[in-house]
Amino acid sequence: MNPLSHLLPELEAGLVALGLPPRPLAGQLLDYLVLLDRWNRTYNLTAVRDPREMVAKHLLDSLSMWRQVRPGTLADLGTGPGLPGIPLALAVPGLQVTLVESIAKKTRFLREAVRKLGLDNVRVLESRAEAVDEPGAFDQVTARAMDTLAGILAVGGHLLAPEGRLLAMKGQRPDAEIAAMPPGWRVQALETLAVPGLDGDRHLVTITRDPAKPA
Ligand SMILES: C[S@@+](CC[C@H](N)C(=O)[O-])C[C@H]1O[C@@H](n2cnc3c(N)ncnc32)[C@H](O)[C@@H]1O
Repeated sequence: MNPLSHLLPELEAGLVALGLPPRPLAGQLLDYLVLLDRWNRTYNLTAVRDPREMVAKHLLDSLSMWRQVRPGTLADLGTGPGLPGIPLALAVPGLQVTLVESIAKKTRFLREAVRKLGLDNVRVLESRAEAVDEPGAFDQVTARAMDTLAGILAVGGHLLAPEGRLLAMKGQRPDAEIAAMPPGWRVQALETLAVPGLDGDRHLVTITRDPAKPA
């Protein structure tokens, strides 16, 4: 029995509100949460300490972007404890996820989570994003709470396939960050996302290469 099973009703309701089928996804996400909670006590992987808070702030927040994620390859840069990469790998069929994280204690947790949860579609790279030597290998790149848009593009733009998309989650509407983006990139979409259980909107920016203004 999962020690966090009392959180199941709230998590299932949140998944339904996001348009995701709750089973078996909610159980898999709770298995991940148990591991994260356990490791967090020793390794300080996330500042959110309370598993109940993690349901909305980490799981549902990560999954609020799921409709924009397509089957194919995805690199999650600065993934920390696997966010949003692990929830997306569980929720989106046909997705191959590469978790990129430079801090060793975090990648130790990620390898353990991949092994314990049997995540065949997830691999872990202990590396700085800018040092990942796989140019153009990814259909999608995600980054949550990692850097400014310009910063993400500087360290991870090379990873995107020619038609690839960067999906960046932001708390505040990132108008100033968009204005500061380097040439060669354009905003394809800026969407407002509601996260069940969280006040305030989140923003998802989709960025592609700009063929009219190559870098
Ligand atoms: C604030 S945490 C966010 C973690 C996770 N994405 C989340 O939403 O909870 C930022 C993470 O990005 C990692 N990071 C920052 N710059 C990086 C880079 N250039 N390459 C790889 N990891 C990076 C840090 O080590 C840290 O774990």
